[in-house]
Amino acid sequence: MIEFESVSKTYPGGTAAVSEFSLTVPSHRTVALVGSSGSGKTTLLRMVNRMVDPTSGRVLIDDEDVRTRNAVELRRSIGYVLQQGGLLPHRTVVDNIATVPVLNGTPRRTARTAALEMLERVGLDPAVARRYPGQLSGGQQQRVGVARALASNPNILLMDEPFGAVDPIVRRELQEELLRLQSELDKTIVFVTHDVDEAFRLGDEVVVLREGGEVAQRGKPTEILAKPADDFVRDFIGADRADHVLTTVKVDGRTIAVDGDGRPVGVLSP
Ligand SMILES: Nc1ncnc2c1ncn2[C@@H]1O[C@H](COP(=O)(O)OP(=O)(O)OP(=O)(O)O)[C@@H](O)[C@H]1O
Repeated sequence: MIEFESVSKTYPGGTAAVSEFSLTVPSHRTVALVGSSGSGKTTLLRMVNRMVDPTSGRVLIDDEDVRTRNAVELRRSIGYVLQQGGLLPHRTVVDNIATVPVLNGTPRRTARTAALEMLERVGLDPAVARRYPGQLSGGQQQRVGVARALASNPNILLMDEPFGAVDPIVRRELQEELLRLQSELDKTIVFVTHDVDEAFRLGDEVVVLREGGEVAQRGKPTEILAKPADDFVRDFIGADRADHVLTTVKVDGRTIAVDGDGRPVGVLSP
């Protein structure tokens, strides 16, 4: 369990990125932080692994203040996936994945064998193991980024816009893959995105942030869609957008969902 206890962060230049933010992320759940650029999402995420220390307030992992932990050890015990994969360009895929386990003391050979298994687990052909990150597609790089974050078997996975740099089709595939992995691995995930559809698809709970890291609304995706807290949330989630308002029509005995422009989006199961 991760707890943000009334955390604030003011950067040296004077920017108040986050103020008095509190949130509990239950174990084995995915919480998506969603908000526009500059709403403090990355700052909050980095407080968990101490890449950023709050100006005030505390972050606890399983009741322990992260500030009492050694920052390097803490970071190695938490999986972290970045938008650009954050892979080391001069190391092969297998060595990228094995890096943290080796730093944690796993023998290199064992770490490499485990890395190959992890590659398969994230849906990659082990044949890519010997390639360098620059020889992979964007989607493959992101899969390697996920494999690397999972390699030391962390309880917590922090994901910062991990699928932001790939095209919509690959993005959808990666989202499905993450849902599948999560159903097997049961991690505690904090997922940062500015894409509300992604947040709704992946988050057990979604936190909508406005500027200054202020919570506009939190809840299950269905709750937020059903009852946006205010105009900001309504605008942000696009609840008024034609393509989000669905109606149904009957065609040949089946119920078809159509969007506000009359385009079919799916069939309702009987
Ligand atoms: N190291 C820093 N020094 C000074 N200001 C910073 C620093 N990091 C972030 N900020 C500022 O804090 C605010 C929040 O930034 P943060 O990166 O947390 O937002 P974000 O919601 O993740 O944005 P994005 O979606 O663009 O990544 C912004 O105004 C940003 O300019």
